Amino acid sequence: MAKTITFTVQPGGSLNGQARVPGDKSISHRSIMLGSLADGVTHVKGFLEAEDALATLQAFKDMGVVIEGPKNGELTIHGVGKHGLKAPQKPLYLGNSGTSMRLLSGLLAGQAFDSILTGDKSLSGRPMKRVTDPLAQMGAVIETTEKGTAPLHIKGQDGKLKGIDYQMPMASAQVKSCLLLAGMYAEGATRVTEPAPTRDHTERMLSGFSYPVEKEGAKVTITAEGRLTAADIDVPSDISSAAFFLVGASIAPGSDIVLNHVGINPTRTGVIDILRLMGANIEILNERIVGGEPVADLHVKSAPLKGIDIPEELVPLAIDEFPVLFVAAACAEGQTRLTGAEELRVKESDRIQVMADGLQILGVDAQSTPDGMIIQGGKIGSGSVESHGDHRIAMAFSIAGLRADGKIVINDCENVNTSFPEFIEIAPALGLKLQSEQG
Ligand SMILES: O=C(O)C1=C[C@@H](OP(=O)(O)O)[C@@H](O)[C@H](O)C1
Ligand SMILES: C=C(OP(=O)(O)O)C(=O)O
Repeated sequence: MAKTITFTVQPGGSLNGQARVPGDKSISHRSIMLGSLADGVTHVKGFLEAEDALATLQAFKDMGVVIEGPKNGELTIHGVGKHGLKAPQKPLYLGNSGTSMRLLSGLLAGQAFDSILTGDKSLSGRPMKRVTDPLAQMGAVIETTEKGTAPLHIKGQDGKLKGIDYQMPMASAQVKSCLLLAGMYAEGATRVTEPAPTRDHTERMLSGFSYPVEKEGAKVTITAEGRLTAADIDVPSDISSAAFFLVGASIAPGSDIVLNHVGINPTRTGVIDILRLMGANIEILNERIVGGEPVADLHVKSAPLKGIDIPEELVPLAIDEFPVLFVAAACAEGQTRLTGAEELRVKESDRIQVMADGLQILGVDAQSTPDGMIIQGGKIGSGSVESHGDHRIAMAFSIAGLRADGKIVINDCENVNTSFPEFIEIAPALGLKLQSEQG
């Protein structure tokens, strides 16, 4: 039997002190992928030692890449070059990680070998046609289930992919990155245009590895004419993990925290913009560039929040932060309305429905809509809520405890280990009255 983890949060308290949350998940995945395909040895610092990033790491080990570590967030990747991966002897198991599966599908489509990508129950239910359709246009041969889900059976099309000009129907960094990685093996140019800006870590890291990639407005272009040269990577702290404490310190009276070394890439800072529009007191200190990514220390003090209509252009820039932003909205004065966020329904869980259900159990007036949520701020009660195995839901409801009027129990929290295993230590150290129990 798989172990289950239950979180219990006693009400009240405030957050105080300093913390450095673990490394950025998106950048950690990409460091393994590009480091493995590079010529030479790549050293990575600040790597996220959590299940999702470790699934990517294991997949590349399964394709013959020698990777030392991780030890204290440090890795040494002995790159095998763009054409140096070996056929895996078994299906590549990617656990809960959408990023691993979608990026790998592009990377593996043009290899000289076949591969199979599998995942857990949640990942096996997530839509993959968004990558397999455009990849098929490039000449990729990938079989999915009838529903367009994993397992993905990829027949490597060595030398046979062709570049396409693709207008993405949704704002997705995973789709964009998948096609750019496939484009490294395609004849002619691969051009991807996004409907709204999404995280650009792939583009930045390709440039950091001296691989030519051109950006012109919303369009990114890549060709097979290039090679990756090993480069050292310093992974900043994950703003998506920091977000729990940005909200926690904002809503809990008497809070005053500093979060160190947080990645503030402008394609990721929607959570800061949204919280500031709600009245949060967040200062960005010591801005600097680390390994091609902007980094800063974030100083947050509690402040009264007010409800807002969340500007739709901020949605892709805060896409993983909505579970905890809904908690901020529940503590704000007045109504908060989110629209244009239907992508939340196809994450590790249906994050609109699951948050609406849980907030209602806690006595909050939260109404789901097809593409968002309407929340009337007020009191948070107590009760037992389900995280549906979704790490961000589990951590968001934990933060709600800071303003609840009774105990909150959160079931099914083991997947916090996919992105932020240290949450159960860092959150109590800052002042959250959280206990984790294994059953
Ligand atoms: O490219 C990435 O690293 C990610 C992109 C986003 O997904 P979508 O591309 O599906 O929006 C995000 O939700 C995910 O956590 C990580
Ligand atoms: C959506 C997420 O990740 P992925 O798509 O990689 O599973 C997330 O971490 O919130």
